[in-house]
Amino acid sequence: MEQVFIYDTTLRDGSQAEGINFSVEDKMRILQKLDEFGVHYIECGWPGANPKDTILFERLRKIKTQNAKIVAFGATRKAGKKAHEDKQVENLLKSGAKVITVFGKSWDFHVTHAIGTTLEENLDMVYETVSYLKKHVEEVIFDAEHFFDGYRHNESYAFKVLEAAFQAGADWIVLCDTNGGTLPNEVYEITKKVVQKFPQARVGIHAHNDSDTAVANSLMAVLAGARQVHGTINGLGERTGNANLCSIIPNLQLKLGFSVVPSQNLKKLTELAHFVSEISNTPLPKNMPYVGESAFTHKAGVHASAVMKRSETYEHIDPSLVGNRRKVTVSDLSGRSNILYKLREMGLEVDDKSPELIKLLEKIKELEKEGYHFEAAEASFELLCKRHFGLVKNYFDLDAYRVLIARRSTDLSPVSEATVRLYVEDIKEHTAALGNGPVSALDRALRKALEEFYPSLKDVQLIDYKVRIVNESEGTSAKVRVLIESTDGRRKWGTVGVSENIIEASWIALTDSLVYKLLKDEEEGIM
Ligand SMILES: CC(=O)SCCNC(=O)CCNC(=O)[C@H](O)C(C)(C)COP(=O)(O)OP(=O)(O)OC[C@H]1O[C@@H](n2cnc3c(N)ncnc32)[C@H](O)[C@@H]1OP(=O)(O)O
Ligand SMILES: CC(=O)C(=O)O
Repeated sequence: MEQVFIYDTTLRDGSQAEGINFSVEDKMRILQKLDEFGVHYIECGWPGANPKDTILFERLRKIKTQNAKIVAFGATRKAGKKAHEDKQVENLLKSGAKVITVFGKSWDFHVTHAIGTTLEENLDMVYETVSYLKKHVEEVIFDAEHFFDGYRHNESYAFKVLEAAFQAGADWIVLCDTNGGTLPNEVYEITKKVVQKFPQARVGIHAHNDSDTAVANSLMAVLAGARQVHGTINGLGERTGNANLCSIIPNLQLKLGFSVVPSQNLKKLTELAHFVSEISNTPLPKNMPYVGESAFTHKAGVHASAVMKRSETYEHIDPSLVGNRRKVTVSDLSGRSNILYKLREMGLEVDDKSPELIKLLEKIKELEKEGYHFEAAEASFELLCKRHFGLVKNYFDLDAYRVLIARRSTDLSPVSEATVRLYVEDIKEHTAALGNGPVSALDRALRKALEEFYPSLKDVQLIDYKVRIVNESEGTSAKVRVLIESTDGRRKWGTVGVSENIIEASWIALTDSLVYKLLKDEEEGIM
């Protein structure tokens, strides 16, 4: 299998995405993950351009990577200077990186209008910078900025720029679609011409996603002969982003038959995508191909039914190859198969013709019609199923709850107080608590009543609370759906309640949350 080299620029081009601000520590952590994953090059930043990147390269000098080559990125020398007199070029050498990438202009319009020099001088800038750097480091990569635009406007000049870099000893010539405006067919044709014109050169592709074709463009370039692919994890990058390596890597390896990373490492792709999403504080879209939460989720009944027979019916690959997992959700679009799948996940085997199963499906559809949304509340769904089959015991019986909200003219904010009366077996508990809102008061009063009997409830925290009106047209008498997310430090779970009264909807979601915790503790033998 032929090798394609992956050049990750999450730490450089990825950091050019609006809203991203990696600290030196963030960059070190991402770098370590990328290296473990097995990318071949990691472009870490532009030494000298800002203090953080300078410090980063100082730290990088002290570490040894397992797989990846550390790359410093910068520009060709300024017009009218010698390469060795240019501080920016010197900073690249001072960084200690053994691989240096320099970008140079290959679009004549950029030469005259962005850097304001002559076409000849730009060729010298490219040649001199590459040949100077080549004397000092192991590998020099030349990024031909705006190559595809340059080719369209002045083909012969764009080729002269590549020639200058190649003659100067560049190890790789990388064709950049800097403005992201080129389409896959053009990328293929142009890359093919470059490969034919420079049969001795090693060619790479660096695509941006402005036309939403960066992944396709990168694949087409590889099919045309490019063997180094630049991109970022999750497609982070300036404007609409760079080519997404999380799609490119599995496409090259699983579909086009190239060798990219060891197959056991490919199984860590989903983890890597989520890691970068957390560190960069950019939520990963659920529908992100290969690595998103919904990438292998089946909602429609027809899909779930077929997937349970043969997963290939609605899945383009086995999700485990990229470390993702199959998921089946339950909603009003479900059939028996969705429910059977979920019951199996809970360890319950039920005959697919069982009348109880049909009743459960009808109950779910009825509740969804009333405004329940079980996709977002797996714990309430599990309780519903297990209650249906009589598998959840009565941990407590509610006698009454009451919530008071009062605000006097002298109060800065309203005061909420809740009382709860309930029975645990035959023992009556009557508690009261204050809270900074009615739901928190209710939560505190409920726990006060239960913690004496079930001490593990002390570990439960509510981490998210969302309210949504379900039937907007009814105004204030509309139903509301409350979704609560809870954690006990070991796991997270979601519960849901629906009512015309927001306090009652909250109560349902709240009690489900605590009952779920008790059920799980019991199942695990902790109680
Ligand atoms: C396509 C890409 O994504 S390339 C990478 C872009 N990344 C970044 O710009 C992020 C890091 N950049 C920076 O921190 C700053 O822009 C610096 C430190 C590099 C330069 O800062 P300044 O000296 O203040 O210049 P400024 O940012 O205003 O302008 C960029 C300069 O680079 C020059 N330049 C642009 N491309 C090249 C090139 N290929 N070769 C040489 N010089 C270049 C421009 O002509 C301009 O210089 P000028 O003002 O003398 O015309
Ligand atoms: C070099 C680079 O980032 C680009 O041309 O897009």
